[in-house]
Amino acid sequence: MRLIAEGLAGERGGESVFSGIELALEDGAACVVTGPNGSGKSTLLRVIAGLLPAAAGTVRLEGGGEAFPTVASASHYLGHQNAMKPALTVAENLGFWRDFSADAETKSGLGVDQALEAVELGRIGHLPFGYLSTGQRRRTAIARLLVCRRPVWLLDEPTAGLDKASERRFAGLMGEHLRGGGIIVAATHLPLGLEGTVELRMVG
Ligand SMILES: Nc1ncnc2c1ncn2[C@@H]1O[C@H](COP(=O)(O)OP(=O)(O)OP(=O)(O)O)[C@@H](O)[C@H]1O
Repeated sequence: MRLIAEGLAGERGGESVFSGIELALEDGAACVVTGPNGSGKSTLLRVIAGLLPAAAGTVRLEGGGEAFPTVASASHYLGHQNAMKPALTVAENLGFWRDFSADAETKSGLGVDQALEAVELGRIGHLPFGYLSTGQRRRTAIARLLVCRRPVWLLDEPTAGLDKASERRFAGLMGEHLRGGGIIVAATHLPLGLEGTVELRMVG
């Protein structure tokens, strides 16, 4: 599988934010997007995910087969927001995402309980998401990546609010994803604890 961006440009409110982005990421590759506030890291991830149209250029996935014909179908997008309903329990939220996203055998990921164990939240699956601390909320959002198999992880500041132990655990989960042939594009101001990453520096 290859995630390829060619001559990619993004704009916001009619203003150019970036242009001329070239990327070619194979199975097991990770790209860390860095740069100052407002330089376009989030915009780039949203363009790759298909949530914003590209102002120019293309982004495509090669080798995704029938299961993952497009970048959008192959991607998990973890934005600044955690995409959970505060009144539902942690387990109900993840159950929703599992049912919603894992629509075929090839895409099914971990069960909800296993995913919660993987982020060490096994004991609080019964709590409403709205009761959780900032770091626990982020860990729940990370567990969403595990309940449905998608080869491309697009991560926007994924470790914001995590303590050191959670950062290490998440680095382990990202490492497993890459070893399994996944691809990661992550915007971050913080080291992610991954080795052998490509850096894409946005200039602003
Ligand atoms: N809806 C919008 N309308 C107009 N301008 C916008 C809109 N959303 C974002 N912008 C602008 O686009 C630029 C890029 O924003 P973006 O969020 O992609 O930056 P970033 O590199 O992710 O920043 P940070 O490090 O602060 O998260 C900024 O100048 C921002 O003000």
